Amino acid sequence: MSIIIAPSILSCDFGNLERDFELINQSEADWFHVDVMDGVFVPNISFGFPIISALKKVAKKTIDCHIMIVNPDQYVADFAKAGVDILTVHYEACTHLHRTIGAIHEAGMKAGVALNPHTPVSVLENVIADLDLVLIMSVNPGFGGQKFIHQAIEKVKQTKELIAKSGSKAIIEVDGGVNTETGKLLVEAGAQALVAGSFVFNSADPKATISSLKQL
Ligand SMILES: O=C(CO)[C@H](O)[C@H](O)COP(=O)(O)O
Repeated sequence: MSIIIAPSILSCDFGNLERDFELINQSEADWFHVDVMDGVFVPNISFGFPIISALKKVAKKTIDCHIMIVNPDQYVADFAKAGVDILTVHYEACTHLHRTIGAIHEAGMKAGVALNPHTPVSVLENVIADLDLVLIMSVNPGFGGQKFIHQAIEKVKQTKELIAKSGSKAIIEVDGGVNTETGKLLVEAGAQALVAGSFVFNSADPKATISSLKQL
C-alpha cells in the first residue's frame, strides 16, 4: 500500500481557504489533516467547528482531525456533527482514555491517539487493540514549521512492534517537520501516514510537493 499523505490545513492561506481546499482535492493527497488548538493544551489557538463544517461541504477526501485541546470528551459529538472521519485525541489530555476512545467510536468516527515527544509508546499497551490510528508527534504540538525531532523514528519502530504484538489494525501517522528527507526515514521505520504543513504550503508548487511525498 502506498503512503497516506495528509496535508495540514494549518499551513493554508486562511484568506484563500477555498482555493487551498480545492488544491488538496485535486492533488494526490489522501486526507485533509485538521489541527484544532485551544490555547490551553497548547500555546496557540487555531480554528474550530465552522471551518471544519465548511471544509466538509467541499472535501472529496477523508477528514483526519487532530485535537490539541483539554477535555476532548466534551466535544466528541460536535466533531462528528461537523463531519470528521478520524478523530485523534492526545494521550496527555485524557484522564479516561479508554472511555474517550469508546465515545469516538460510538459517535461513528475512527479513533486515534497522539503522543507528545516526551510520552513513551508503552502507555498505549492497554488500548492499542481498540485504536484505528496512532499519531507520533515529531514536534511539540502547537505550531507548524518546527524542527523535526529524530527520536520520533525510534518511536515509530516501537509502535510498529506494539501493533504487531497486539494484532491491532492501527495505522501509524507522524506529524511535525515532515519533508521528503525525514519522510523517507519515517516510512522506512514503518510510518504509514505522513502529515505535512509548511513543507507543502510554503513550496512553489504544493501539488508537486504532495506528489514527491506520495512517492516515498
Ligand atoms: O500538529 C501540528 C502542530 O501541532 C501540525 O500538524 C504540524 O506541526 C505540521 O506542521 P509542519 O509540517 O509545518 O511541521
